Amino acid sequence: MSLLLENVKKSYREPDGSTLPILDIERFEIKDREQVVLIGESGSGKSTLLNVISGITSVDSGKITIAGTEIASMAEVVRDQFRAERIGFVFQTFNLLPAFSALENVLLGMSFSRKKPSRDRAKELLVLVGLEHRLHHHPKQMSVGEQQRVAVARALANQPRLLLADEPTANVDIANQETILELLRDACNQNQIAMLLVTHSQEVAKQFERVETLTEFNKVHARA
Ligand SMILES: Nc1ncnc2c1ncn2[C@@H]1O[C@H](COP(=O)(O)OP(=O)(O)OP(=O)(O)O)[C@@H](O)[C@H]1O
Repeated sequence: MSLLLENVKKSYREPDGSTLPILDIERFEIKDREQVVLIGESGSGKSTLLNVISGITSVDSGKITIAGTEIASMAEVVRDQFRAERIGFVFQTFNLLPAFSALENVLLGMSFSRKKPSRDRAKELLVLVGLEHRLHHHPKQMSVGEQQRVAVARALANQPRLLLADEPTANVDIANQETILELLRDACNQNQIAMLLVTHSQEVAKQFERVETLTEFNKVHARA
C-alpha cells in the first residue's frame, strides 16, 4: 500500500488557548498506484490532512505509513528528507519561486533530495509537460496554466511514491484544467505513483473512480 493512516488525531490550539480538534481518523488507506479524490466542505480539514500526510504538520497521535515507512514518529529532519524524496506536491497557488526560471524551479525541487540535481532530467520533465519552449521563462512571464505545468514537473522531479495535489486546477481555466489533470494522471500511471487529490469541483471528481468525502471517515465534524 502507498499510504495508511491509523488512529490519526490532529487538533489546533485556538488563540484563546482552547483546543480545536480537526482530524480523528481511525483508518484511511490508499493502495499502490491508486488515484483518490478527496472532497469535503470548506474548513473540514482537507488541507490539514494533506499536511499531516506529508509531515509538514505533526499529528497529536497515530501512525502514518507511506510506502512502508512510518513517518509520524520520525525526527523532523529525517521526515523532511523523506518528504523531499518520496512525496510530490502540487498546490492551488503553484508555489513557484518568482526569481527563478521554469528550469531552475524544477532543479530546486530536486535539490532537497540526496540525489544530485540533473539539468537533463529537469528539461525532460518540462518537455513532458509541454514546456520545452518555456525553460528559461520566469513565472510571471508564463500563463497560469503554464505555471501549474511547471509545478507538476517539479512535483515529479524526485520520482515520488505519492503525489499530493491540493486543488491543483482551482486557478486555471477549463482547458488547462483538463491538461493538468491529464498530466497528473498520466504521470502517476506511468511511474506507479499513488495520488491523493483535493478538489471542490464535481467536474474533476467525476473523472476518478474513488472519491472520498472527508467528513465520512473523519470522526470530527465539519465546521463550515
Ligand atoms: N495553523 C492553524 N491554527 C489554527 N487553526 C487552523 C490552522 N490551520 C487550519 N486551521 C483551522 O482548521 C480548520 C480546517 O482547515 P483546513 O485548511 O484543513 O480546511 P479545508 O477543508 O482544507 O478548507 P478549504 O476547503 O476551505 O480549503 C479550519 O477551521 C481552519 O480555520
